[in-house]
Amino acid sequence: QGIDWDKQFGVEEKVRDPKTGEIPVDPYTQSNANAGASPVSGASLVRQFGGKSGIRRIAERTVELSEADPRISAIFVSHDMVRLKRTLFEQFCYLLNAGCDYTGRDMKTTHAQMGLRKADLNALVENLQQAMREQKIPFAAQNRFLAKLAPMSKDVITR
Ligand code: HEM
Repeated sequence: QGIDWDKQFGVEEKVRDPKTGEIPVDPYTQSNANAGASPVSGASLVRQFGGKSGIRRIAERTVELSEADPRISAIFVSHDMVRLKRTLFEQFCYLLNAGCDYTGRDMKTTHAQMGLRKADLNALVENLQQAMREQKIPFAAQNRFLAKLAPMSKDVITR
């Protein structure tokens, strides 16, 4: 009676920021180096991706497709999809040289505890490809972007 069990067990409730709708994360150093690669040069890819708004649609759609994808949906449960949509957009925008800074965490730390396998990555990449197809991104441009992301697989896959 009258015992605050959360307090007894040191459980801290994480409340979404009323402004951003995101769940706060532990402090880390923000840097574009966390994005995992350097941006492409030139403006041709940004143009082909439909600028920032096109890139945002692709990032958000990739997250939505993955949340609904029975192969990998369980991995996303209990993670903050509001934050992921924002940070994934920032990362894509930064890498495509569309004028964003990436403020998220680095790829290795972020995915370290998820136990991701190659099959999980393949599923995510397929969802990204579908998102890009839906936005009618030219195939060669899709592949240039995927080539930017590919080397990150070594930081993401842990088993
Ligand atoms: C090259 C491949 C990948 C890239 C570029 C990537 C990118 C990102 C980025 C930018 C974040 C946000 C980091 C932050 O919150 O500060 C993130 C988080 C996350 N990623 Fe990935 N990711 C990749 C692969 C995957 C795969 C294969 C899965 C699962 C199928 C996955 C699941 C997640 C989840 C659940 C989070 C949320 C983490 C959290 O809230 O703690 N990612 N990823």
